[in-house]
Amino acid sequence: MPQSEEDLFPSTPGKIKSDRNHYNTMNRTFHRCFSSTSTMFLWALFLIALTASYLSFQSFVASGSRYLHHTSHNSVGDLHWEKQIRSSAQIHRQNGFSVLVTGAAGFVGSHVSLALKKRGDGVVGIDNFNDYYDPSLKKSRRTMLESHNIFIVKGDINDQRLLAKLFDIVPFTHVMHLAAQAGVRYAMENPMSYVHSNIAGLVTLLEQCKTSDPQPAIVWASSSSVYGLNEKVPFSESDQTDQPASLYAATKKAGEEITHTYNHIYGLSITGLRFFTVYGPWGRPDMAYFSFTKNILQGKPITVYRGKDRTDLARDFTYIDDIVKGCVASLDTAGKSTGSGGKKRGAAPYRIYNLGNTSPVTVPALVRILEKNLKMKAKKNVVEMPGNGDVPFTHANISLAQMELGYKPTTDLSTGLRKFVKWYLTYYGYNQGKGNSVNL
Ligand SMILES: O=C(O)[C@H]1O[C@H](OP(=O)(O)OP(=O)(O)OC[C@H]2O[C@@H](n3ccc(=O)[nH]c3=O)[C@H](O)[C@@H]2O)[C@H](O)[C@@H](O)[C@@H]1O
Repeated sequence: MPQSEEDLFPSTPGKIKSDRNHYNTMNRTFHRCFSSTSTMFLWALFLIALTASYLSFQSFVASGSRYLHHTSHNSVGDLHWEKQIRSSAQIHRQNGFSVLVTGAAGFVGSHVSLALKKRGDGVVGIDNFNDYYDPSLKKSRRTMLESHNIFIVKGDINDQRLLAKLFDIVPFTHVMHLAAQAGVRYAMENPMSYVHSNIAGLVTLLEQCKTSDPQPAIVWASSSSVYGLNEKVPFSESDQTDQPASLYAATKKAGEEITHTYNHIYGLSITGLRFFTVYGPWGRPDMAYFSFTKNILQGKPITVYRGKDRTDLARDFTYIDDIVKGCVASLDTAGKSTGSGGKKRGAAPYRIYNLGNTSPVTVPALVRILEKNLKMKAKKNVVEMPGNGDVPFTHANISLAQMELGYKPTTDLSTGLRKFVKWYLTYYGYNQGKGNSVNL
């Protein structure tokens, strides 16, 4: 047992002091040493504390600036920003929903947001306003939505902290997930943008939804392109969908599988909607009917693809108002998610529906309708369909959606294109001049 200080503090590890003098010398040395060590220790502590407070200050500034970055439109994260979100999310009908609409400045997103708002649901949008096509069209859609008190947060669905913040502010009952990298042929030019939005973005969103309490029910946009090289017509939900013809289609198919796992593991209520070539006012400029209209008006040639053996390509073009009805009906019939905080409590619905028109029209017929409406002749370049991800035709069987959602498309292509052309001319003018005075 150690008896004295001497025994307790050997000056050198492993060495035992033998005489008193030596002990005194050692003791002084020790005290000098100890006092300088303790000073150093205190200094070290001080420096650590200083570094820690500097780092935490930095991260505070970083996190603050993340949500307080100033855009021309709003200061993300500040009190005014939160107020706009809360006001936009306010429900004005009995048993109404609070819906987060992703891709709200997009074509389908803006229409669905408006329909929900008009019937009294709370709607908050999120959109990254990327430049896949002219962002000024997205901004005009935003302006139109703002006039109906719908607020769109500028941000990416890959921003996990932003999503968490939104769910903190609003306990969303539903998510209408329409943000995506669209377009079949562009996937060859920019494949990673599809992975970013349609895979990574989807997973980020699902991760947020799974941990939310309450968990929202999710309705999201899949695509008719998942049928790929399927030849059985019309396309039914039970048909094989394991032969996608484009990366775009593959990411949408992957989305169906990914959402299935979140349904299975976490009890998220999922409804996937396979949209068939949606068109209409406020549409997407990258789509054929839109770019054809622009070129015809400008006297520029259009390229019409043709399939093997000179067969015309055909699409089951579906008018936007019909799609909106299908989206809203999907939200209305979506069962609840069963989990919370990342824990499943029971089985939740997993549904997939075709939302098409059930009457395919060939691309040359589409051009003829446009010519009639524009009272101008198109300069056509007919070329063989390049191997760029296109499929020769699409044709939806909608009986499942009819039975379970009450979905019933009512607009044929002639009527729908007439409405589109009317909007186009009001918005852009005959000479492509920009007009912003259009209301939906
Ligand atoms: O239904 C769907 O799932 C998909 O519908 C459209 O894809 P797509 O049907 O290819 O629509 P368009 O790009 O408007 O093409 C329509 C038809 O016009 C043809 N086309 C397109 C462009 C062109 O310059 N010439 C031409 O003949 C295409 O080959 C196709 O047959 C959308 O762009 C996709 O985002 C969506 O997921």
